[in-house]
Amino acid sequence: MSVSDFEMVEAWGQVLSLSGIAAGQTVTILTSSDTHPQTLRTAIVAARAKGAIVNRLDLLPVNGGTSLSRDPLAYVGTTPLTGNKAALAMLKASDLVLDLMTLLFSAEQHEILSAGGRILLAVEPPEILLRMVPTEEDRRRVLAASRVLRAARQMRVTSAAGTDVTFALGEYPILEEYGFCERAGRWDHWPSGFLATWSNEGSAQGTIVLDRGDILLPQKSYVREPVTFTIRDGYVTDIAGGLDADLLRGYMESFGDPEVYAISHVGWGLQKRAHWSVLGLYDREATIGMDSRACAGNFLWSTGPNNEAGGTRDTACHIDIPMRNCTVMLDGDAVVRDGELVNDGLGNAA
Ligand SMILES: O=c1ccc(O)c[nH]1
Repeated sequence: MSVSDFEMVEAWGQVLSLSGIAAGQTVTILTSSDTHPQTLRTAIVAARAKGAIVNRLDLLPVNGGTSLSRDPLAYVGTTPLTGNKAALAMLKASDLVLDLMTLLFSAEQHEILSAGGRILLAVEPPEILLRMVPTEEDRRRVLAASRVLRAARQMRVTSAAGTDVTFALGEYPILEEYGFCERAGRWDHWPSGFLATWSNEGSAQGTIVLDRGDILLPQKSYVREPVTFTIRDGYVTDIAGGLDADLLRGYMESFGDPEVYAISHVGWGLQKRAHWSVLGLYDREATIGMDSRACAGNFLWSTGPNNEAGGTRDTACHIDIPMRNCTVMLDGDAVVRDGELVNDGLGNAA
């Protein structure tokens, strides 16, 4: 069901308050052809109500004739900002960029953040944004879990379906996603409530078995039969299974880039307001699947780029693979056991 402008203005107000937006600051709203009109108009009202200087920067869409999917996260790296000095200058001069278009995994995003900018991505439909409006508790939970991840040197993930994979950790920063940008240099995504880091280059080893009901993004599909990934020295070397495996292999091969098989970020979900069933309740193009990425107790891994983390791999093919019923261990201690959080990320038993 739809939500009212009043509800969305209130939700944006909470996000902007948590982000510390004050009167006189500049909020630039980045839009393109697929920006949701209600998200845009309520963001403008909420930002003006904070006394901010509110700009809108509308950019032409790119990649549409190349990407096989309309999902903005399916084809990453080049964005409407690539080579667009005037637009980049405006965003770098802003105190907060509300990205209603999707800059993720782009060199330009890095440039804006390195210049002290803040970027908040928000492209899910308004009712999903409202259901998972960020809270201070989300931030506390993600930061508590991040302290555990930061100290770890190895992640091992197992499952009854046959997953047994290890990642060495420590080379890359931690991606803490709780839905608002309270300090300079931060990127975040509303809705979220999960954390991730990148596996040390070449370190991922083992087997990942997707079980029935695990999810492939941007395919937006629950796999109907197991898909087995063989992982050697940081790359997927084989994808075996039935139709889901065949279709995924064909999709990845279509990029003609061996880097698409590299392991990207790995982490787990902490958001208790996210639900696994939501993907099956939406048309494929109506959501980018953040419920499955953020769902408390998932194991989320991915393939493709690492430029988001400061690496050099900027392959355009990014596959996010959230899984249920896994056990995620950090240096031998479980943070997720059989798909359930071991604690709520705040040090209490979940
Ligand atoms: O919020 C996000 C969304 C996609 C992704 O790969 C990482 N974080």
